[in-house]
Amino acid sequence: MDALACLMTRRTATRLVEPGPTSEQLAVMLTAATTAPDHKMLRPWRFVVVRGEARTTLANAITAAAEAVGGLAEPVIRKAAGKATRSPALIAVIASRVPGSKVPRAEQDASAAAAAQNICLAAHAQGVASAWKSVPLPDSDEVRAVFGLTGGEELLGWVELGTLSDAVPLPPRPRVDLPAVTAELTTAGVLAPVPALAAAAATLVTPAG
Ligand SMILES: Cc1cc2nc3c(=O)[nH]c(=O)nc-3n(C[C@H](O)[C@H](O)[C@H](O)COP(=O)(O)O)c2cc1C
Repeated sequence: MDALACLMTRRTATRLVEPGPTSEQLAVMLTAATTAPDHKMLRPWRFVVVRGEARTTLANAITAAAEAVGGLAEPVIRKAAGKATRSPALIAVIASRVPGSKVPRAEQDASAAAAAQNICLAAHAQGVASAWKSVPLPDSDEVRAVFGLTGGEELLGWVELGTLSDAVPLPPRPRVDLPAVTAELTTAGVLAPVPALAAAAATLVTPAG
């Protein structure tokens, strides 16, 4: 798959089933993550792979976190914990800010987000389906501890990985109104339409439901 095809055809998986990614495929994803643009090369990110039985360890941490909240109904707790085991594997993406750096926190977090996208794209390039999802109870002591988070670190989500189930079709991706979100600055200082957008948009693959 060439790079543009990879970008244009990546979709977020609806349901992920076995087989999960191999160790070699995971290693490629993690390596690709570290090529994210990174102001002053701070490496303001960390990644934690969770798969196999370790998913139950993660689910137990989420359960403990949800119970500690107090007053949550049992099905709510079970649903939150079940997110840890709904895919064969996942990679947690941690914004690991460098304190005292002149690089603003938003830029450091942007690098971590770019790393997460690289994981999704490197998965897709290898035929692995992915879904970037929020982490349940990300600020709880229990969930922070299971990922080894320290003071200035924060979970930006996790990327679930596996094989796309054909049981749940991908929804069509709503079209983006490209002229509404793009412009080109002219010499006269006017924001004008970007040329050739329609032709580029036609290369977007939007699977019909
Ligand atoms: C930080 C982050 C967290 C997300 N969390 C969730 C989530 O918890 N549940 C969900 O359904 N989609 C979540 N999404 C959105 C999906 O990953 C996906 O981008 C969206 O459904 C659009 O699908 P597409 O990637 O196929 O265009 C999240 C996206 C980001 C960037």
